[in-house]
Amino acid sequence: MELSWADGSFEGCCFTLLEHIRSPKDLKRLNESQLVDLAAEVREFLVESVSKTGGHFGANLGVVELTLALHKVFDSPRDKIVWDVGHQAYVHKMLTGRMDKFSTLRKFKGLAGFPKRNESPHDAFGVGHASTSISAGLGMAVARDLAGQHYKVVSVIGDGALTGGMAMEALNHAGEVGTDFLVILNDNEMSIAENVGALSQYLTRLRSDPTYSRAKAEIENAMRRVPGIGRTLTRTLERLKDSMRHMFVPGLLFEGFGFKYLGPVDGHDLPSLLKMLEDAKNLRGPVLLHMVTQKGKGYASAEEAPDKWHAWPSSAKKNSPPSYSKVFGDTMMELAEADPRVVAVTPAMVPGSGLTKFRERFPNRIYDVGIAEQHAATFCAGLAAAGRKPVLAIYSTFLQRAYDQVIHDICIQQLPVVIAIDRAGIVGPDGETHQGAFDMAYLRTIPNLTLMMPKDEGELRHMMFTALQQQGPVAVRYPRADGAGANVEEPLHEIPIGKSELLREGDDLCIMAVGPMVGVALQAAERLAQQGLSASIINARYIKPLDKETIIRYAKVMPLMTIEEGALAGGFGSAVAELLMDEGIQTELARKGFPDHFIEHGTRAEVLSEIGLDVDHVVDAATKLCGHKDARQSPSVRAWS
Ligand SMILES: Cc1ncc(C[n+]2csc(CCOP(=O)(O)OP(=O)(O)O)c2C)c(N)n1
Ligand SMILES: CC(=O)[C@@H](O)[C@H](O)COP(=O)(O)O
Ligand SMILES: [Mg+2]
Repeated sequence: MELSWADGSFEGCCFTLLEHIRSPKDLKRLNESQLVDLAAEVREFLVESVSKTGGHFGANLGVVELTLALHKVFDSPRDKIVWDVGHQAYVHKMLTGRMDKFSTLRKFKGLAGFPKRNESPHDAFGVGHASTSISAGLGMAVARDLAGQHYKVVSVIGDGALTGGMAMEALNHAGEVGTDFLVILNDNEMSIAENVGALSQYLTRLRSDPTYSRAKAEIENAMRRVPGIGRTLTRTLERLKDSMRHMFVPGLLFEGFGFKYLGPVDGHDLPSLLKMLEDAKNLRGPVLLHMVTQKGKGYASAEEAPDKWHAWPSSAKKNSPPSYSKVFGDTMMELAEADPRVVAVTPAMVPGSGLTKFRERFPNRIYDVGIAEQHAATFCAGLAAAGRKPVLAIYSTFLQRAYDQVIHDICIQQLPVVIAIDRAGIVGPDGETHQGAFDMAYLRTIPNLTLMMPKDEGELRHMMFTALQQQGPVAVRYPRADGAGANVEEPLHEIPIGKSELLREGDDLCIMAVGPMVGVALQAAERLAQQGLSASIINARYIKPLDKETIIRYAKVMPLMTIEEGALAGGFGSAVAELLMDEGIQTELARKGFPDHFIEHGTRAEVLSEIGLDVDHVVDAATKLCGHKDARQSPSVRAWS
């Protein structure tokens, strides 16, 4: 029987073992050699499937053997398997009864790209952000002990995710708690790009010098056998050993955290993995199994260039970043040419942030700090305090990790840090854990911070220039999207702080739009004009400070609508509503933005439509708003999401 999707079959693929795997129980019936064969079928399925749907790729190929071994040795969902980041959990999903849904991977209303508790009992913990697995796993292990239960808990964390401070906090706590808990470190020397930092170098030494401890034992034994002086020599060796110990003894760092260190083991050698996991399963206390794998294993292009195959390259753009990110990167180079104080800082997202060319051009003025957003923010504060002009390039969703650092280290001290917030708004297939939903709400409340969003890539250039002219902290947010483009020849100029931009005159209503919603508003205005309604369209530009004078002027004479790609609660529309209330201005206000629920995956267009941020919904809301004016209804503030 050929394995096939609802909407098509896999031409010529033969999954004689895989097609019979509907749950881990089916896997447990297979012997070692069948599991090795199954690994080949899983890899073939991944290539066939992800090449069609897109999604994360290299990391999944790297954990095929591990995932098979985990579901062979442990008993999910009774035993808990917790994935870090979760981009490498496709094999786990395949083995836990979701293979026939893979044609819907990361599609609207389809299979999520990350583990989700409400998708399967085998998904012990939802994830998408890095460095959470050890904390979550430890929590489950402690809960188990408190309940007098005895299931196993396994957290799988990559070497990239291990650079996240949260992971260190959890290791520290686990070592103190001392409960039975297995952490598997999947070390492939890669984050999205090559892994960075001293920890990565330490792991490299562990990988390359596992024999140190055996050599030390042999030397000691040989020394002891030397008549007369052997004992003195051994004592000397002991002293020498302790001074060297901190360099080479495998796993000393982890043993320092109270973990038994096992490894490094070959993460693609299924038989030895099975044995190692069986051993580890029966050890008491915290255990760390250091596994060495190859990101992209089994697919030549991905093995050769694992950074380019972190996700399946989208055919249209062949790995180039979205247009706003590209323009950001190009503008950064322009700004760095003009001002030697400008430096770029990114938490492990060089390619995604559009900084690859910047790194080639200015290798000494860019810092990839690893998956360490909190450190990145305060590192920027330190750079600014000492006279540099740091630009923190960070995704909206990951900036959430550094909220206190933005307040405590950057804004209270009014340090001139530019926070370039990429992926602000709907990101699409990455779904709930990655939507850039909250930054306007959580940044708007911080004193001393300026917050702006361009209507297109051209305005982004000028906003970056404007931001770097300021003496205090400025955040510029922009979407994972291709906008109207940029005239890169236009000389950079400052945009007056707190000033919006009138794009279209009309006297029936005023739509104040933020970022790409300006384009939606302009299209809606064309449609409204055909209905005899004339709308003023304003490019808000600034979420903070508000253009109070303009808002008040329009609110006094016509109904207002605000549109933003961000949470309604606390966003730009809320700021406008607060202003009108504070000024005692009675008018109709309709606010459009993200509703009060997490927004699942799909394409940007599908999701924006689903939440009412497309032209049709804006036209409907505007018509309703104007209708209210004719009906002489009492002025009020309404929110239509
Ligand atoms: C807090 C946070 N920052 C950044 C990211 C983006 N990100 C996703 S995967 C990844 C690299 C993860 O490396 P590793 O844990 O070694 O997994 P591998 O892909 O090598 O298997 C990064 C930086 C994220 N998911 N979460
Ligand atoms: C898993 C993860 O967090 C990253 O791989 C993220 O999916 C990258 O997002 P972009 O594709 O928007 O760069
Ligand atoms: Mg890695």
